[in-house]
Amino acid sequence: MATLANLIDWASKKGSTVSEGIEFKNVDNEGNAAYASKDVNAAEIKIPVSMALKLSDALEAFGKEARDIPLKTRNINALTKLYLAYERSHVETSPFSAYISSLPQFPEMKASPYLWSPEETAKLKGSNLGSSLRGNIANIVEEWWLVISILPESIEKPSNHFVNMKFYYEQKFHTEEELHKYIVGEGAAFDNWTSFPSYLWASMIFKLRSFPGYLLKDSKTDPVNYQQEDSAVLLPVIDLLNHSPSAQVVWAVQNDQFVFSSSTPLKAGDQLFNNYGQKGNEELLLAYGFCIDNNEADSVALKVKVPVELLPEMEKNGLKLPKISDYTTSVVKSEKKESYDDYKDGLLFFITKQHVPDNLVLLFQFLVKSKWETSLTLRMRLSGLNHLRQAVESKAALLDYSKLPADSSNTNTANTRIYLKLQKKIMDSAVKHIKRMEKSLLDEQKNKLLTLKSVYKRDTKFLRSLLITMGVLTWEEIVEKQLMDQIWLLYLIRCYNRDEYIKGAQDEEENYLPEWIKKAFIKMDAETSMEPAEVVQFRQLYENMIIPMNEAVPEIYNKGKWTVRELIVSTKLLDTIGFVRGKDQECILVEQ
Ligand SMILES: C[S@@+](CC[C@H](N)C(=O)[O-])C[C@H]1O[C@@H](n2cnc3c(N)ncnc32)[C@H](O)[C@@H]1O
Repeated sequence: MATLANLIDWASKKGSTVSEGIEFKNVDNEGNAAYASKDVNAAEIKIPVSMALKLSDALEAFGKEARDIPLKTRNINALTKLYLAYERSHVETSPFSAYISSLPQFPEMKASPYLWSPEETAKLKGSNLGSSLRGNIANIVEEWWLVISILPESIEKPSNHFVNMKFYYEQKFHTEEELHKYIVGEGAAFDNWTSFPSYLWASMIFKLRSFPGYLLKDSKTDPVNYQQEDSAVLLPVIDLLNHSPSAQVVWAVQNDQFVFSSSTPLKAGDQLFNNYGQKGNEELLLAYGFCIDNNEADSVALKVKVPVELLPEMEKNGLKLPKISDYTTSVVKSEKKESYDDYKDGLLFFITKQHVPDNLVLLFQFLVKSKWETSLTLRMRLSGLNHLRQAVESKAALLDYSKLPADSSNTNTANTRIYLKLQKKIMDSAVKHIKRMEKSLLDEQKNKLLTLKSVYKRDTKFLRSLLITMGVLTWEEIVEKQLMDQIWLLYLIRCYNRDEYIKGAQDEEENYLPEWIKKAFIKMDAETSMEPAEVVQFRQLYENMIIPMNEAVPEIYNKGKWTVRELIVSTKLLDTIGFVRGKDQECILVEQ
């Protein structure tokens, strides 16, 4: 009997029922799915809880010596996955024989990037999935290694058990090709149930088909406490349903039966869908091997590394640290409180087409805080936005799907294209969003900002001095010769010396030299202790820049103090009161 028919037959003998008018079919190139054979208003599929493959089955099969294993593993489902691999090794006599025979196998599960060839994974380059794939596999290796290392003696192992364990030490030195070849080849060997590829196969089945274990919490037949976070169960037959993000479905346990119900009305020929939840393309591709074009639930994950010692201060200033529970859809909320240590690999944020999280913006704004700034200042707000925009822009620039043909017959290539294209689109729209935020802040606060262009318009004496000494007159020349920073340094010292130029109302031009810059300069001067190494470092610049000016335009550069010290203070001040933006890397000063 064909595998699907065999499965349905086994399930119905076990007591599962399917609404009239719903049939399971295997359609060429599309796999198994359920369809309506007539108009159906609401559909139901019920399976007895005893039919589910779950931790209690693993505990029963492996015996009481295995009882503590789930608590010692890195993943609560490790033992259940190993049990699935074990049952597959003697599928003919397994209580789940019909089910396991119907499950996809290596190498035909190649839609998931775990089984892609190195040429195919190379196309993911620059994306989150591309950079995390090998790390994801390494995590599964560690999870596998731990669980097989603590298997009790009483469980009989396959003949290759110790060779399998040798793989653990060797895999770290494997090239992508070697690893791929080993996984795909060895994964098809059913009898070798403690091998890594067998465990990976079981892990992929769990990713592809499992349901949250807590759904069975009201069942009487199952003695295991499923409240535990992340525990998972396999529900034969129900897991044949494909995914639609708009399907209206309910999952429940009633009278020791798992009940799937859909309230989406179906016409004859329509497919009956499950709803796997709001999943982005990254998760869909890795777990299920497909992507949804224009997926409304898609997002881009942005991991920001922050020294953990800065986090308490940032939290005090209103930053809300992202919590795992903020972005998982688990019904059972974890009681576990995150500790700062949980963030040592970085803080994870999700941007969508419509939304850039406020806390991500705030984080970037705090990351640019200078020692003068005790709370969120205008400079931090602008500089942070600018840094965030650049971070998103450079991440987007890493993605290139232009060489992947839109009509590729290779579904993996086609899915890569859909994935990358939408990731880029989301990042492009986030950049636009951040630019709008920058623009409105700049417009709203423009009287607090000082650009070099505006200094140029007002301070013609200064402008002329630069023509004489540096040979630049226009803004374009300054940008081209990359003199912006040097000119700002001079200007800050000029502001510091402002009282030397202003002797009366007639010194109109110098009256524009902002008093707040002078005050900030004095404050920075008081806080600056010069290191001898710094003096040596700045000496050259001083001699090349200030000394010639001092002689050529004494009415500016020979009034007040123009020593190496002022040059050093000016440099520190520019970093503290300025921020850089735009493609010209224009430095703008923000009034403190
Ligand atoms: C839980 S299984 C469903 C049963 C599966 N169709 C089979 O043949 O065994 C999930 C798999 O079904 C396929 N699938 C589910 N929903 C899909 C969708 N909306 N578009 C494309 N493939 C889908 C993917 O191959 C996915 O890995």
